[in-house]
Amino acid sequence: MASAARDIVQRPKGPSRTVSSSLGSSSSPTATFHPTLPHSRRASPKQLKPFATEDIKILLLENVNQTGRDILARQGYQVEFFKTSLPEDQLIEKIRDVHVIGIRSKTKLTANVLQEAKSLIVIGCFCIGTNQVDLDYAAKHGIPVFNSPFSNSRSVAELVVGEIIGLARQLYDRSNEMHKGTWNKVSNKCWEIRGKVLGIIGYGHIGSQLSVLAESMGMQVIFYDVVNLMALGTARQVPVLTDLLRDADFVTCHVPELPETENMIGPREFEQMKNGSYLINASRGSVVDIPALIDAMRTGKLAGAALDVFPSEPAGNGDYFVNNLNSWAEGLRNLNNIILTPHIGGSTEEAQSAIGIEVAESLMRYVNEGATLGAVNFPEVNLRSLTLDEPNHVRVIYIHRNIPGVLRKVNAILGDHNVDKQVTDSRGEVAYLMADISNVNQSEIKDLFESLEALSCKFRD
Ligand SMILES: NC(=O)C1=CN([C@@H]2O[C@H](COP(=O)(O)OP(=O)(O)OC[C@H]3O[C@@H](n4cnc5c(N)ncnc54)[C@H](O)[C@@H]3O)[C@@H](O)[C@H]2O)C=CC1
Ligand SMILES: O=C(O)CCC(=O)C(=O)O
Repeated sequence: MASAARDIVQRPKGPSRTVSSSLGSSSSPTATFHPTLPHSRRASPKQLKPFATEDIKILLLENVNQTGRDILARQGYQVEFFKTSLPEDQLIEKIRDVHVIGIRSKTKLTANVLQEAKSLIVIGCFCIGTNQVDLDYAAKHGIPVFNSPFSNSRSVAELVVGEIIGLARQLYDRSNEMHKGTWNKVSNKCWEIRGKVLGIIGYGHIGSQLSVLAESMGMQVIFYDVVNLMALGTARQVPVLTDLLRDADFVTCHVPELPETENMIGPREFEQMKNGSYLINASRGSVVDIPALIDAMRTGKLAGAALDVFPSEPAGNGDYFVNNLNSWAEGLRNLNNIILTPHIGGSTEEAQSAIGIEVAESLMRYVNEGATLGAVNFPEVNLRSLTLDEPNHVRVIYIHRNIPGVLRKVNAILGDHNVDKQVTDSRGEVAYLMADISNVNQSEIKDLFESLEALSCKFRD
């Protein structure tokens, strides 16, 4: 029975992006969908594969971790992997015929690129930030975007802890001198961090994790955030950024890239900071005005800085941190007590392995079952997995414009069948309906598909 249902939904032309293309049924059981439930307590979930698995083409860029590559390859998808990001022209060529793309922070999925992605059904950001994707464009074209919201937060927080101590002790200057053969034992302007004030801008996953670590080392923590948040330990939220800049010995930025956070730390903010304080930025390169930072370092206003992120970052590793990339790169490199790292905040084995699993599983669940839980730009919808005990069931996924009257039309089509479960949600202009229907045969599924395709409120042709 299950194989009959499977035959119904195999579509030889491969996946289309239209909503009802996600009509699907099972091909094989999987144990990965509900990893927290003991296997013996549930029936084997039926994997809903609307397409022949091997028809799904996945492009993974930027050295996505092996854990993620393995999960996707085990599904039987065609996975193409690149260690680096791709220049826009090559990206456009590649993205034209893939159904899934996995990226990290460097690949820009702009409207210009996405409009060429005629077969794309889902995007995975194997990182926290999703500012590199035009989320609105993707949503309005029926493409959910998944990320990993906190798997690398701890790694970033630990890097910042290391940088606080490194800056306070001028560690990297001393080490560089030793590498050149110079013994330069100094204590002038080298400090303990105990009792110093850490000012955290953005008290989200990373900022709050850092807060706990910093307090455990004897620092006093203040933070500024646009949202009122519970302070951890004895940390204290300050009402305005200027309070934080005035009081902090170390200022560290952990805000997302947004229009409001662009050049959030510029000449005026440096002026407001304590003399001899330190600035750390491991958020996004757009948050700090770097020429202004160079000035603040040269005048001695700042005693040190650590930058992990830059307005322009190269697609891959190599000798790229030069003025061609960012016009002030050389000026920055020549400063003392400045730690420059190539966007490695989240680059640990632990973080990358966890992100690989998390995002690959989100992609797999979307492709196989239509689940959008965790999507950053889409309504979040899920139904429990169909199981192998439920043959002749079909799952209908309908992504449509959030306009009045659509559900009436959709339900008029579904209403002739035995709808076991149905859920719908909307987010902005996008609405998402998922329904499981039982006792359907191949020709009924075909009719369902065609009737839904004929409605004018679907997103994509
Ligand atoms: N260097 C690296 O490798 C990494 C960098 N990141 C960057 O760090 C950023 C922060 O990450 P999370 O802590 O996970 O994000 P999050 O979303 O958990 O926290 C961000 C916090 O910033 C606050 N915020 C937003 N706009 C603000 C503003 N104008 N002023 C003050 N606060 C504001 C939010 O209310 C929120 O509490 C990410 O968006 C990403 O760009 C994230 C991971 C790794
Ligand atoms: O290393 C990466 O993949 C990017 C890390 C990052 O900036 C993020 O997770 O937002």
